[in-house]
Amino acid sequence: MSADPAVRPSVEALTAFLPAQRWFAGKSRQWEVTGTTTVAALDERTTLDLVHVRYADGEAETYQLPLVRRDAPVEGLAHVLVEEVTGGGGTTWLYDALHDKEATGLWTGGVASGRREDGVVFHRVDGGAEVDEDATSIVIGAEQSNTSLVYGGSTIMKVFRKVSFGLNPDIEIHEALVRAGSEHVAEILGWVEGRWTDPASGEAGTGSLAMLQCFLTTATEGWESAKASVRDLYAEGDLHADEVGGDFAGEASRLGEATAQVHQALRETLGTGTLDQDALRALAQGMHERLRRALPEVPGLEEHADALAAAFDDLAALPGGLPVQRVHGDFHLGQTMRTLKGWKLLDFEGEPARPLRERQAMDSPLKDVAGMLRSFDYAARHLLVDRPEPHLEYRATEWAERNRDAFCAGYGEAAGRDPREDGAVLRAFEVDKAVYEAVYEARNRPGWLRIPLSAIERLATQGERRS
Ligand SMILES: Nc1ncnc2c1ncn2[C@@H]1O[C@H](COP(=O)(O)OP(=O)(O)O)[C@@H](O)[C@H]1O
Ligand SMILES: O=P(O)(O)O[C@H]1O[C@H](CO)[C@@H](O[C@H]2O[C@H](CO)[C@@H](O)[C@H](O)[C@H]2O)[C@H](O)[C@H]1O
Repeated sequence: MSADPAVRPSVEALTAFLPAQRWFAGKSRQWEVTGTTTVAALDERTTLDLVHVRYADGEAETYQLPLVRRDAPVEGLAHVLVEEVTGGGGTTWLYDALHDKEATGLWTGGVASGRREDGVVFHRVDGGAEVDEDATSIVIGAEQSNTSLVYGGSTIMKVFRKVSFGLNPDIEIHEALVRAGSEHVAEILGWVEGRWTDPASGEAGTGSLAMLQCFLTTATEGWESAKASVRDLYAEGDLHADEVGGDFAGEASRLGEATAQVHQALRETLGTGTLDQDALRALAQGMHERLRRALPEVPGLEEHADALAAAFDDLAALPGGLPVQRVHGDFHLGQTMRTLKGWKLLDFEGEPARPLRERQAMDSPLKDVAGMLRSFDYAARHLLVDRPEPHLEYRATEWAERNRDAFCAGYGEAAGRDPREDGAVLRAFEVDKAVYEAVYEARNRPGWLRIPLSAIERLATQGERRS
């Protein structure tokens, strides 16, 4: 028999399915599924669905889970089986549709034809490259906040998992940078927008569901290249970071330069602003608030809380006039790719845990610089997570400092001002990021928690020494 589009997953099945997904951010919290919404049917067996979740503290979130209905089990999809539903004279196997190669052409086909109907619009960027509708997809990036599919090596589609009303900044910023002719992002081909009603607020609106881009060939992720460099250093017991073949400092400097150029293009296309004294205090207050909320979630933060808070007070006390603009918002080595044509920046969505309103706001470009500085620290130390070795900890610090310096120098050359000249601002953003990371790791990768925690200890001690 053919699959029945009316077959929907039960709350029990979704409650079991969500925590097994990397993209579900609620794993470490108390939560319940409050309902589902079908945004649109893409064909007789494939639907765009949303799952609504409420946390014990009252916060609500919506996750996208497109579903495909099959009338027999599909080989290779057991890991994304949402439910096997029996009733009405047959059994339907409900899968996460993004993993079903027979279903995913509906998204590329939709963008290619500019499909529009009740509940969903597939936007195509004018004058953009062709979308290959016949290419089959594979899902990449198991360790990500969203789900990305590569179609035949030419197109990549990112399906946003946590969705909210409004245009996702990843789409907005890519579109603006491509229009401005920036060399440092992949071309955007189109996006998918849905309309739904939020059961928690009763509000109806539209929100971004997916984005299609050209796939960057000949590209290596910045995180992978940095890790290779660190492995090289660890393997050479007697050599320093500047003496090993895999030295990364040249690349770190070029990445700094590319970042400054992207910031410049964002200023030119999406404007600038200035935070006055009150706004600066509000910025610092947000950092205090995030620290306060992190304390009960991350044991080990409390003992440094005062020293960390002092970094936010220093920011609040600066004479007013902090320049702001649209920024990346969650910048780290995993958001960069080195291609034959230089560095490309990816994923302008901002920190997935922050509300969309905050992620759309202007911020200091030093927030991105601080994010990348934290990432050099992660790259240097992640190999030591399972086997702390004091002599390698020393090498890790050396590698991180060398590449942090090179990044800042490259950025400074292109921007005309070295970020290290704005030490108090940079430090406040670095502390704020490390606190964010501590919460992120506690929720998603508890084994990695010691990376941000050891940075927090260092940042707190440096602060105490200065006062
Ligand atoms: N245009 C692209 N070309 C090639 N690979 C890409 C492209 N965009 C993203 N990727 C790859 O997909 C991964 C996930 O993309 P990203 O936008 O960072 O998603 P997420 O929000 O889930 O972290 C990246 O780390 C990168 O390896
Ligand atoms: O890439 P995402 O938008 O999913 O960002 C989230 O996940 C990142 C991890 O994949 C996380 O980044 C942290 O870990 C990285 C190494 O895996 C490291 O390079 C980053 O510096 C560190 O912040 C990111 O914070 C989170 O928002």
